[in-house]
Amino acid sequence: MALPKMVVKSPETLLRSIHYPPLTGAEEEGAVRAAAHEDINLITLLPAASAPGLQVRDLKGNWHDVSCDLGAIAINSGDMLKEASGGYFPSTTHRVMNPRGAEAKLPRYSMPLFLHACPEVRALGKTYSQKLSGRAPARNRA
Ligand SMILES: O=C(O)CCC(=O)C(=O)O
Ligand SMILES: [Fe+2]
Repeated sequence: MALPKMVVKSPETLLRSIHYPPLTGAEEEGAVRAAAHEDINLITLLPAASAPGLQVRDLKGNWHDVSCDLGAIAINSGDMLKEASGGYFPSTTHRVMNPRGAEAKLPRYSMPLFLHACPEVRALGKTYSQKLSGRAPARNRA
């Protein structure tokens, strides 16, 4: 099934608006706003956040800042796309770093759109619904 058809009217697709409050100054050394992870869905669209901080890791393990220029959209591949493509598209490891200097006093807002496949989409012999069952409750899923 073509990717655009996989996501039409998917009940799992989620637009999340995230507010990262300004730092208090009491954060532990090395603390981050979001630890390195991969999203479980097909692809995630990340319109430019209000402030920098998002980083993606390349296949050699190097981290790269993601632009937050107005109008930019980053697209992360997720675990389900990795499975559906037999690993051709690895899921993007990403994290959100704590800001430094003057930016530490600013909140950060981001609004990722987590595109999920429709329940009937099959990958590796299982439907998307079967793959999701046993995972975190829907409200915690990304
Ligand atoms: O806030 C961001 O820029 C990314 C958030 C994220 O990776 C997530 O919610 O899964
Ligand atoms: Fe994420």
